[in-house]
Amino acid sequence: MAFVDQATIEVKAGNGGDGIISFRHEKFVPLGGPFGGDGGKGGDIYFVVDEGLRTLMDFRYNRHFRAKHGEKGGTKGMTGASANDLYVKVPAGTIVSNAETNQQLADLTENGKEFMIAHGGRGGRGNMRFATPANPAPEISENGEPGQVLKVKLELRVLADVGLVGFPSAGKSTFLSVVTAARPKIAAYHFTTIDPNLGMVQLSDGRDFTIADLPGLIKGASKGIGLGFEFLRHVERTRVLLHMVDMSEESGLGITPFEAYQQINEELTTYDPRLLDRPMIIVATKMDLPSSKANLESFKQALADHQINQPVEEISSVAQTGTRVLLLKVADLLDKTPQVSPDKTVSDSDRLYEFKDDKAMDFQIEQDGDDWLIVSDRISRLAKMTNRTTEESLRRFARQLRAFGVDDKLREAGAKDGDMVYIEDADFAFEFED
Ligand SMILES: Nc1nc2c(ncn2[C@@H]2O[C@H](COP(=O)(O)OP(=O)(O)OP(=O)(O)O)[C@@H](O)[C@H]2O)c(=O)[nH]1
Repeated sequence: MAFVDQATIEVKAGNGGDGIISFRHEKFVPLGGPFGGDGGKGGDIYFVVDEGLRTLMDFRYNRHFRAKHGEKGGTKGMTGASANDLYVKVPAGTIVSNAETNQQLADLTENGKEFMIAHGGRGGRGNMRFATPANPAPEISENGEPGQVLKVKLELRVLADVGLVGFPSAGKSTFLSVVTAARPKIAAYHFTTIDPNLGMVQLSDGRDFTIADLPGLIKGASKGIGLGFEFLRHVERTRVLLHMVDMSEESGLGITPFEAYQQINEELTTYDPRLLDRPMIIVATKMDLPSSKANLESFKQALADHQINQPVEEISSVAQTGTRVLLLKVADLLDKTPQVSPDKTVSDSDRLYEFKDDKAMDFQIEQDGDDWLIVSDRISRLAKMTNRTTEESLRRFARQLRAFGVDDKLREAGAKDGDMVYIEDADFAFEFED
């Protein structure tokens, strides 16, 4: 049984700053040397694991993350300032994948772990860097490299902090719906769940925790019969157990509340004796019903007779009494109970995958009458990095295209002088000249 929380977000790393064209202005020197500095680097975007987070709920409102751009270069050869990197907090256990290809990129489990999800662009070079003996005063500079843009899917197997155990009809799901619906902000939040019985409780003091109704506990569960086994695996990972015991006579179980309590404990022990060491609060349910008071007295007596001194809380989900006190006690208990580490069988260590940056030079050419379209990530990036305000920079770009074989390929495909050539995704066009 896994509760899966999901969010799809967009990350945009910062663009590099533009390099600039500038020349030395010295008295009595008619044409000084090139003096334009490089642009600064754009900010990278990182995910960082923060164990204080428990869900992906924050990503409901906040779906766009963008790092700042690098600053453009200055005169006197000054490099522009690089932008700060952006850190996006994610809960432990977050699995990151590319939302378009579904390729898994990272599985982040360890607190404090950082993972770069989008690279900021490098700064464009200023004209100082293009000076050569043959061309000592170039009017060439580069724009900053665009930062990576990526749609990212985040997935989290939400572990319940608190598990509800008890006989069928003990009042588990009613309790869960009452305490998690009490705050509309929370009720509106739906986990994408395989099993929907997970709720988030948020107290007015800011503390929050997840509660799972763990249904399906049946006799023989510990031997792997039916749903029970899955259920118990989940129980293993909850930090606090609430043992719900129906105190009314309407339960129709034909056994006393104490016997019901013992049976559930036996099931838990058979599965794993350590489960009984888990902090547990006994919750006497349905206390609004007439016979409940007397039954509770006998129940408490039976506990005393067996030297069991677990705390007992009385609630009625229907009358909504005792529930708030119970939640506060649960929160206190959670504060004192260490986090159960994420399921080690799922991932022993963080698996990090290289983000594949498509630097391949290959390109496609598409024809539409006298118009041609060049489709290539690499070429559109180069076009974006070309300073279009000077002839010389444009000529440099033309040389780069030729070096890639773009001219040859266009000619082979039948392009004629005067045809228009467009570069996809770069807002750039030029006339073909053979
Ligand atoms: N009077 C009264 N009835 C309650 C209360 N809580 C639950 N019930 C009733 O008890 C019955 C069983 O409650 P559920 O919440 O479905 O019990 P459950 O433990 O989730 O049961 P399973 O889903 O079978 O595991 C329902 O008819 C509820 O309306 C309560 O506080 N007072």
